[in-house]
Amino acid sequence: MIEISHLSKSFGDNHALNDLCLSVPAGQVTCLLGANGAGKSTTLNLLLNFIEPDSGRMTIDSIDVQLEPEKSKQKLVYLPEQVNLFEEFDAIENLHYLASLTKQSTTNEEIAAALTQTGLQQSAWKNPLSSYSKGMRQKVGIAFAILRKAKVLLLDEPTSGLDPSATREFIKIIDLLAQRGAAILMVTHDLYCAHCLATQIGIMKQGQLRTLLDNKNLSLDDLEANYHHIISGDELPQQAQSKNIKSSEPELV
Ligand SMILES: Nc1ncnc2c1ncn2[C@@H]1O[C@H](COP(=O)(O)OP(=O)(O)OP(=O)(O)O)[C@@H](O)[C@H]1O
Repeated sequence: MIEISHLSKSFGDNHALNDLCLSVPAGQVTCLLGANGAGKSTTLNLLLNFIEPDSGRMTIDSIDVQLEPEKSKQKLVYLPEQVNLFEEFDAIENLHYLASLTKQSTTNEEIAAALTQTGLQQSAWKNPLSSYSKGMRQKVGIAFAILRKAKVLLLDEPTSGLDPSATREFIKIIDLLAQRGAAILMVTHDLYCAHCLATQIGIMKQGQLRTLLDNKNLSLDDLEANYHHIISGDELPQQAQSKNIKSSEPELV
């Protein structure tokens, strides 16, 4: 589980993140939407301890990110938009290498089992990563999350540039990982994917979480209407109004 409490970060005069409170429960996917510059990646960078907050607190599986950064990192796997691995290594070699970095001993059988779960076709396992598509690279990253039994997954725009079949496969795998108990925070511009996967969907603007929608019984049309209402000030149709808003000022549970 991820707990974010009153988190703020500025770059000079730019309030990139302003008093963010968000709880990402285990076994669920939480999505953050928002226009460019809304503060989504800043949120991930803070959770990864790549940058320091000005104020606020974050915990990952009850471990304080600032007080115990290494321990908190052990609980999570981060999948950036472009999964960069060793180009000349194949998938199995890359996974052995990644496991060794985390001082985890991993057998070929465990790697094969993880790759099978991601749906990466076996004929590709021994090909160099340089021949992989974005979707295939992502599967290697997800196999690593499976091997590590990661409690928390941070995903940065995972479906940008994926074709519809690859997106569908991605949704299936992430859904499976959530069912197994991972807390998943996904930053995305893909409303369709957010609607398919998320339990709760946050919409950010100018560093603030403007709404946190309960995705249960929320139609894709209502999600789009809420998104454009917040981002562009479009009028919100009657049926899309507030019925699924968990809280306009989300509080830590
Ligand atoms: N390292 C940095 N130095 C200075 N300003 C930064 C830095 N990182 C982010 N910002 C600024 O903080 C604000 C929030 O940026 P952030 O990258 O979090 O937005 P985002 O919602 O992830 O956008 P996008 O959808 O384009 O990825 C932006 O105004 C951005 O220019």
